[in-house]
Amino acid sequence: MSTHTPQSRPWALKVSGLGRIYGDPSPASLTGTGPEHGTAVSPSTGAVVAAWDVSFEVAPGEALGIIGESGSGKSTVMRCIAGDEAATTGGIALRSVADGTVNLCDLLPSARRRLRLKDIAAVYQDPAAGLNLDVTAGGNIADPLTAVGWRSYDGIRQRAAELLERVEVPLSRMDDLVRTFSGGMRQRVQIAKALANDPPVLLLDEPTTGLDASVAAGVLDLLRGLLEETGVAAVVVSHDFGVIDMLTRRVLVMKHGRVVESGLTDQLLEDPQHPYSQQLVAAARG
Ligand SMILES: Nc1ncnc2c1ncn2[C@@H]1O[C@H](COP(=O)(O)OP(=O)(O)OP(=O)(O)O)[C@@H](O)[C@H]1O
Repeated sequence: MSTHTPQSRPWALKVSGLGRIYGDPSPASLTGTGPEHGTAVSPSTGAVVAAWDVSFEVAPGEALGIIGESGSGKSTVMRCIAGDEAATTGGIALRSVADGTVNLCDLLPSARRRLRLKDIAAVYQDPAAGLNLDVTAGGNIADPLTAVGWRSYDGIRQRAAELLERVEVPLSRMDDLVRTFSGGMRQRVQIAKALANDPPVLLLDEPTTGLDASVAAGVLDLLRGLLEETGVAAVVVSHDFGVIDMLTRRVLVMKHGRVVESGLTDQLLEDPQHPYSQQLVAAARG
């Protein structure tokens, strides 16, 4: 039996001092920004300090939440980790890449894109960002498989069927265009595609925002089960404490591009320290 707790287990994803500035990246842009100034926009340069000095580690089998209201910078952090955009500064390392010794920010865009096949997968709020709606569910899932070298038609079909079963999409829909699917079903296919190559790191950006409450509850249930059973290291970005509470063990609270508080999710929900966290928790309690 392993004696490792999630906390003592080596990280699968490590983010250190991550920053992303839109506009002039010089230090002058930082002055006058952040929660204490009530803005992420530099008064002198007009640059947006979307995220600054963000650091965290996520262990295999652990889920970390990032919460904040619209514009707080949480999606920027996620996009930088995913490689969808370049960080201005900081380090991002995956244990699966050279045992964590490479800063992904130093890789060429082509090398960065390759990591999205096996090492790091993302599920977006908008299914169209992660799926081709004019391709069948099976075809969408086949994409990442063929990209890493799967060649057998039967093998790919079998793997796609296995994944669809796992996300509870009826196999009878495997050959239907994703465009014909409901919102909840599209999200399930997006999750199946993300898991196709068993990535060690999974990023979930507002995975249930925009879905009807009952549909969202079903997708959240599915995600919770998958996070528990796959051992993936997950980062969950959401503005909704309900989602963060359901899926994550630890959480970072972001405001105006900075982390204002972090801790165990249940403790932070029970006893938020920063006034902004208190406000978010009060809003979640309705
Ligand atoms: N391409 C861009 N150019 C300029 N500013 C940007 C760009 N993308 C994001 N921003 C700004 O960066 C800040 C953080 O945006 P981000 O999308 O990370 O926020 P968020 O917390 O994820 O909000 P939301 O939930 O609305 O996506 C915002 O002020 C946003 O306007």
